[in-house]
Amino acid sequence: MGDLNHNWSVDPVWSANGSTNSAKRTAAGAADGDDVQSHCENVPPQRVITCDVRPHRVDVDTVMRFSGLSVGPHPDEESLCSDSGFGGSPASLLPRKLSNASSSGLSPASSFEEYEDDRGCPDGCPHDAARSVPWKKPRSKGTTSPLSVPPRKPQPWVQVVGHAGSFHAGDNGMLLKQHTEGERLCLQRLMEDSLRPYVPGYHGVVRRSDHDYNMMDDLLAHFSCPAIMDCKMGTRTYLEEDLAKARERPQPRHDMYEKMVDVDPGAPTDEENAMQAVLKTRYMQWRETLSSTTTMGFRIEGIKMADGVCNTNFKRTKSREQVMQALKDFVGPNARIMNGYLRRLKELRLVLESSDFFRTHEVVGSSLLFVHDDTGKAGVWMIDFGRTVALPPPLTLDHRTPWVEGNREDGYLWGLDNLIDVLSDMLPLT
Ligand SMILES: Nc1ncnc2c1ncn2[C@@H]1O[C@H](COP(=O)(O)OP(=O)(O)OP(=O)(O)O)[C@@H](O)[C@H]1O
Ligand SMILES: O=P(O)(O)O[C@@H]1[C@H](O)[C@H](O)[C@@H](OP(=O)(O)O)[C@H](OP(=O)(O)O)[C@H]1O
Repeated sequence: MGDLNHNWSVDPVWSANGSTNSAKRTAAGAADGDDVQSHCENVPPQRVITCDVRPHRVDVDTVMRFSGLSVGPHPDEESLCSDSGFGGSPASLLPRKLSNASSSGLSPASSFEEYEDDRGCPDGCPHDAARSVPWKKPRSKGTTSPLSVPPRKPQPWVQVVGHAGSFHAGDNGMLLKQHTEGERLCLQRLMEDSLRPYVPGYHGVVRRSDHDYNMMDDLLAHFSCPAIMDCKMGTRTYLEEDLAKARERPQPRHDMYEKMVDVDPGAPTDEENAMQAVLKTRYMQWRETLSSTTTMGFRIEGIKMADGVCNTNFKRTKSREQVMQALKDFVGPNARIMNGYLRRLKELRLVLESSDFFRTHEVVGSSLLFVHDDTGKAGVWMIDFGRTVALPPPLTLDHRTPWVEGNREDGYLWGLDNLIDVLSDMLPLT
């Protein structure tokens, strides 16, 4: 079962069950709904590799018996937000973008459309978020008359941004993310750190269909029709080692060139235009300066509203005013939620400032996941440690000092200071 250590930033404070960078990502892990039973039955017994948090190996039946985890697709497993940003040609985005996930032809995704049509929407909560248009309304779910909807099912898990196909929703509030060893190490260490209440509970590695996954708490599990926002933290979104690799063995990427041109045809240099490719580090730096990453130390990556409307079109959301507007749209007029977020972020900042893990790791590409619902519950957690690496002792970071190559600083806390500042400014507006 999940970690029960989450502290919530709302009144009343309550607890709830509380993440891999895949080497290669495939399509989104949207799953077939009504097929799940038979699919699950077809899943052969699988090995579960646990980390030190649960230092033993068990087979999948054991896991299911004791934790209730289903290692088959979750009936409501979905990945719904799309990159509706300044595009990127569908072809260039195929390996990554959720917008393409449902058309990528992988089996869970391909049955997704059928499932959508069959599924009743619990609580009338629309989960079929827009896939290709900013702030697009979800497709019609048909009537929600109690007489016509099938029995309630658990609400589906929703992936706002990130690599398509990295996740599978599990039962009992669990989420499986494609395993990378770096993220496993971080999550494992975080379970022993003061930051534990601010990250998803981690439950080790689980093997499914020949792939390993890091098993963690689904942070949405205890919300009803949640609104979700992913904010990528820090002033730098690539590792120093990526820079070194790019110098040693440059690997210009056509897909990133295409994504760049889609947003700004004038952005590539003559040389890049000639190659029709850009280096990843160059692309990442360009993304940083286009958005608020460089100027504020964080950027909004995606938002899914409670009504299912989804927006990942924030590549050019840069100025304080633009950021504020997006945050205002996300939080709405509810001061309680805004207060809840602010309180939680301030608590997090205090804990970060004294965390051993944080002091000794370069935290790059990590996000804060904001979740609230109309009951007033609001929570923020750190997610995505796929690009978080331990520093060579005795090096430590303060996460506020500006980055110069070699100092490994990531600007995470500076970004959090700015985020708190912006939200504080907005408080009187709500
Ligand atoms: N523990 C969790 N509970 C609920 N939702 C989660 C959790 N972890 C991730 N998500 C969802 O999945 C999305 C992507 O997560 P994450 O950043 O870990 O993936 P990624 O593929 O590594 O992303 P990136 O492209 O930044 O490397 C988040 O925006 C969020 O919507
Ligand atoms: O948001 P965009 O503009 O689509 O760009 C992606 C984003 O910056 C991701 O963070 C990055 O994954 P990592 O953080 O894991 O490096 C990915 O690299 P990738 O294509 O090499 O996966 C980029 O394509």
